[in-house]
Amino acid sequence: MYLHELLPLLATSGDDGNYAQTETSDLSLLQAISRRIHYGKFVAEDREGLMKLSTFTSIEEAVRKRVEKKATVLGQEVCLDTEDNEERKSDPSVASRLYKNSVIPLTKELQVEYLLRRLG
Ligand SMILES: C=C(O[C@@H]1C=C(C(=O)O)C=C[C@H]1O)C(=O)O
Repeated sequence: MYLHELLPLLATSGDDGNYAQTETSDLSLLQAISRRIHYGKFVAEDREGLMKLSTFTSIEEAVRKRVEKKATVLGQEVCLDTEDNEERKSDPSVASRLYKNSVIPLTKELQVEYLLRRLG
């Protein structure tokens, strides 16, 4: 990136013999670029920031609704001799609450921990 992309933007090609000066400039530029790139680590260390980036409220809402609907359908009692299938094996809102209070928050927590370990 430095040699083929950045340098041609900053210098004209050729040999002016100033090798020591060139080397010093290269070094300080590369160090500045490296510092700038590593600032990303501080962003990644911010647990709260990562948690915000991992949160899509509208998708979470849709996931919870889908879970509730699935639990409603799959929780129906199936009876051959009666029309009445309103009776439930379990309360569908329990599954949805489980997702809201545990499954989704834990999914995000795990994701943040994973990113902190990968980037740290
Ligand atoms: C962590 C993620 O996203 C968050 C977690 C979701 C979930 O657990 O269903 C849904 C939406 C996001 O707020 C992900 O998609 O991996």
